[in-house]
Amino acid sequence: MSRLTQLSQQIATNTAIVDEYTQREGIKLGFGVNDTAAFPSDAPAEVLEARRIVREATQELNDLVTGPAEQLRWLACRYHDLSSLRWIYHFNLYSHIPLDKAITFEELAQKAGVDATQAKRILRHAMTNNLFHEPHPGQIAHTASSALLIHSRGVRDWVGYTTEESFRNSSKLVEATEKWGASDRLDQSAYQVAWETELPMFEHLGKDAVRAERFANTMTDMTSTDGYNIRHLVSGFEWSSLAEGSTVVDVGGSVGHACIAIAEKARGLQFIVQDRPEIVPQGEKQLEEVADEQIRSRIKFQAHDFFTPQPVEGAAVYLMRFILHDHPDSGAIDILRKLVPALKNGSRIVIMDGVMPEANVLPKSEERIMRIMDLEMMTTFNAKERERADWEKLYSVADSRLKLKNVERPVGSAQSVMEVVFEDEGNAS
Ligand SMILES: C[S@@+](CC[C@H](N)C(=O)[O-])C[C@H]1O[C@@H](n2cnc3c(N)ncnc32)[C@H](O)[C@@H]1O
Repeated sequence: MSRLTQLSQQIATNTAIVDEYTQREGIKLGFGVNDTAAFPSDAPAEVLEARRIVREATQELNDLVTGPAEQLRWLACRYHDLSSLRWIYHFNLYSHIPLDKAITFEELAQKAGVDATQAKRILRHAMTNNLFHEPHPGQIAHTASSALLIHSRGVRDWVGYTTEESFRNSSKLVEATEKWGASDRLDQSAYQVAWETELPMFEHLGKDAVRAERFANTMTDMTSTDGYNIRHLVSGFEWSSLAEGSTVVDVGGSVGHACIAIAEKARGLQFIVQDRPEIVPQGEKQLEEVADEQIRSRIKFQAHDFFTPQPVEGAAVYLMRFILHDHPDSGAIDILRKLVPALKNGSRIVIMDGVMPEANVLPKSEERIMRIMDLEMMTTFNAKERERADWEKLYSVADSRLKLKNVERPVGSAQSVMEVVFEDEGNAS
């Protein structure tokens, strides 16, 4: 049987499983303006697996029938997908198109203050990605994806951050390598070239409240994606095994989205979310919007620079999600060492970050997300997604009393939960 036939059969079999499930559950998968619901992340495992196979097999089939030269040529033109999306975001085109009816390109251009012909060309390109559609010639309307730019602050900020910032950084990777080689300094990455600054990314970002807020919202939105869903953190560690009243310190916890999710399940724990001073008020404001008082009352925010000594001593768990991967080894070791004096024998650090596999171990769609994150770390921080041996070395070099006890990658997660225990027998209480 040819590979094409194999793939087409896989697609037919697995699409039937997805279709049966979505029909049974009354879930509509479509491009219509109201079809914005995400595929349920809590669908049965066999349905999620079938969906993964369909996504991977359709991609492979498409590449195969396209052929290598044609595939490569058009791969090399994908920057236009990002630049047109950026234009749409930057000039707020989406916000001037009503959700319930189509308007002409001229009306849209007038409202947005842009040129009608240019807007039409950009939007007609975007339509080839199922973003907006033209129900009647010369009229523009929303599809599900473009409607999300209105409905979802998180998706909008994600698109804003990636197209206005990450895209810009990644386009300077070659220049950064030419300038500094394979530097591992936080202030010698593509980010510094792109923004013409000597400051590391977070220091530079912190000077602009709008950009800092957009980044924090992107991080929150990421917790809704398949690979980085916050449920993987909630299920990846036995939070309920901690004693009633125990404190969890979320170091670099942004606006508190991880603690809110854990607090929903583990209702006896207290939380301190630490972050840079400009993030703390944003987190406090967002916490006020959490309806459940039992959750709100257990979460506090604290401004803390994790390059300075940890002020909360003896907490049951210090959580670091998406922190150490932002830092080259020297910085990651420094962050851990600033934490160690606050630890007591048996204290735990729960680190949630990618643990890079060898190539071809994971399903391609899962590996791809991890490789994207690895390059994101390279361009923004000269940091990386570490392999297991890198993590073990990092902990032992930071402090020989830090022992990696458990590494768990929840099914479908692009990150692993690493449990590091501080073993200081000499000072056991
Ligand atoms: C990649 S985000 C991860 C946020 C959150 N832990 C999560 O899982 O989504 C990194 C966080 O570290 C914070 N951060 C950066 N430098 C910091 C520093 N020196 N001290 C404390 N927090 C810092 C950023 O503001 C940001 O919220």
